[in-house]
Amino acid sequence: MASATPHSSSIKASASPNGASSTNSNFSKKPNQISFTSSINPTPISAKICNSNGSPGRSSSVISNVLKIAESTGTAALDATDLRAPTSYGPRPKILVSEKLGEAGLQVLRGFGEVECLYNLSPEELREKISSFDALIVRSGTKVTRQVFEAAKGRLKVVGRAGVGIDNVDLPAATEFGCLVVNAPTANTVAAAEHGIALLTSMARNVAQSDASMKAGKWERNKYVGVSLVGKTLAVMGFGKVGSEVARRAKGLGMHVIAHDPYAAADRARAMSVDLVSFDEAICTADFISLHMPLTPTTKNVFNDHTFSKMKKGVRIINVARGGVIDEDALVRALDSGVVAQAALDVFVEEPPSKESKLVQHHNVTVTPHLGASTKEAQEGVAIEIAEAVVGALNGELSATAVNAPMVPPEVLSELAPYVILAEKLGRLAVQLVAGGGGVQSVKVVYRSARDTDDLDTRLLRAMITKGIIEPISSSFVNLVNADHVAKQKGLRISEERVTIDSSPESPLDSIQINISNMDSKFASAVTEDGHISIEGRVKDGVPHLTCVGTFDVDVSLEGNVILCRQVDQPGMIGLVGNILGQHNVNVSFMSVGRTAPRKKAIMAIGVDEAPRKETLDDIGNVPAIEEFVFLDL
Ligand SMILES: NC(=O)c1ccc[n+]([C@@H]2O[C@H](COP(=O)([O-])OP(=O)(O)OC[C@H]3O[C@@H](n4cnc5c(N)ncnc54)[C@H](O)[C@@H]3O)[C@@H](O)[C@H]2O)c1
Ligand SMILES: O=C(O)[C@H](O)COP(=O)(O)O
Repeated sequence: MASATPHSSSIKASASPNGASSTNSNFSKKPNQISFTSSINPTPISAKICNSNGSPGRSSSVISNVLKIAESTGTAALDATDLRAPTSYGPRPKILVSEKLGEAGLQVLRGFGEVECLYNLSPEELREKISSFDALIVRSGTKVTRQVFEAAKGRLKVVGRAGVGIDNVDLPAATEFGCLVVNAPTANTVAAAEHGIALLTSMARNVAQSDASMKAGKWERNKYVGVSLVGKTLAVMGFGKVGSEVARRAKGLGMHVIAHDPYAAADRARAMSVDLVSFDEAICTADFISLHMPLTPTTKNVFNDHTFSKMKKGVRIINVARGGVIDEDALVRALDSGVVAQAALDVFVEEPPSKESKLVQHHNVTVTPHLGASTKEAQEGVAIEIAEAVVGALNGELSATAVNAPMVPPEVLSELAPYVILAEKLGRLAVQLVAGGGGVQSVKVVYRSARDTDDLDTRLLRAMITKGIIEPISSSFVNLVNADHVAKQKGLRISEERVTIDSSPESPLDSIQINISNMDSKFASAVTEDGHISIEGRVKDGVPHLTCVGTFDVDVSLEGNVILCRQVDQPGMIGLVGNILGQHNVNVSFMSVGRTAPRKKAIMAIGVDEAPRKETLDDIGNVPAIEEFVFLDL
């Protein structure tokens, strides 16, 4: 078969907007358009797609996972499950709850899947069991390590953290394994803030120590003289949800409140009459310091010998955030030297801390066993919040509390849904046009849109293009969580370009074009003059279409598989190829011809429901006017 040189121009063969002509099986010829009435409904119904051996291939699950077909209306809705996790579970996914969770949340989970509550699992036991579960729900006591994700063998799709802090979950590992992590960020805020205030006030008045003293039969009124709060300066370190609630309550106690938070908005603080100050100013001027930042590599041990030495002598410290933000040995030294007069701690580097912990045993320290979130109300709220997030994630919804994936508002998702499907299909088609399939390193995606750049979130689209490019040629599973990671691992660089067009911004996108550089194509006509394998697609009436191959305009709806043929443009070609497919019982859904000029080169794009057998493709290849052809498996 001769290989044609790339064409530099395309001459529109029809009056359709992109110049492609659609064809129809009754071969009726309309002015400017040959139409081909397909035997299947043009709206996607059930995309049963087979591999070349005729068995349902991975592509069938891709389609069914991404598309939920509303047969009654003929509309396609996005099931984002495929964006994040394989849907390998049966009708009842299995959910492991490894720490105490409120009953209301358990009920939500039981309504959806099989729930096993196995509290107090050792790390080994968790690793042994995890591969039987689709979801894991934890609080702060379960360490979800890389080994846990490895042991899950790809089954674990979502980890739900029933609370705020996700420092007990190895996020990079979760992302690499394509496992979504969601948390319940709001339901325990008030509980934590109330506990912070409880520790602040009880520390100031020696409540815990004097209680213990009385229970030991003593009456030590002079020993337990406290300090007043009114007029004292409280530094809130971390002015987020809990920090700002603590600030609000402390103001009610008559305290002067300042805060340090490098990321907090000054106007939010100002609205509460709280001054946002530098770290040093906060710790140097405060009488009380309350910690409310997350534990991150930056905040680890941020309270240490050096920072304690800068504090006002006699400062009092409250920690309901995370133990690791304080160097505990340094705090003991600061307490012994009197720089820190008292500390009230709910959280510890190691939980539970050792019985011999000098910090826990220190007479100027009040401790509680990580009780910040432990109110009935907070636990019910957290349980419902996390149960709904986990069920949503297993159902394929994009979560509003995703920690390691973009949070996409539902309205954006529903608007982008058909483009997300188009993006994946274009990725799948493009990579199949590469000679040899693999080795793609550089892909440029061009989005044409009438929308402002910041009014179009392309992360979903990029993830699905990545999925489309990588999955047909590797065993990797790609979803929204791990798309960028897998691309990087495979050495695939995807650059994106936005072209703003003068059109109605009502639809988010006009077209998506995928260009693969520096690769030979098995279909030479897909290569543009500047040497890229290039295809373009659009969404028409909610259905993804392939609209350009190389420099040829075509128009084929991407509902089944596609055959691309380049031929000398001459009468009878559509009938000839249509007949071959018909004789071999291959159902044609769509045909379109794009050509450079009448009786010159033309590309025929044929949508077929079934994957043609080798003999069918051989027969097509034997048609003398056909110069090259390729079968593309969607
Ligand atoms: N003890 C408990 O039971 C309990 C309960 C709830 C929350 N927490 C912990 O409290 C902390 C805060 O929770 P939240 O819900 O308010 O979270 P949040 O994300 O709403 O607030 C955290 C704030 O810390 C700020 N921050 C980040 N780095 C900082 C830094 N280096 N210095 C100062 N501020 C910094 C962030 O900008 C953010 O505003 C978390 O560590 C959480 O795990 C503990
Ligand atoms: O980060 C949190 O939400 C709190 O520390 C609560 O942790 P817990 O769920 O283990 O009580």
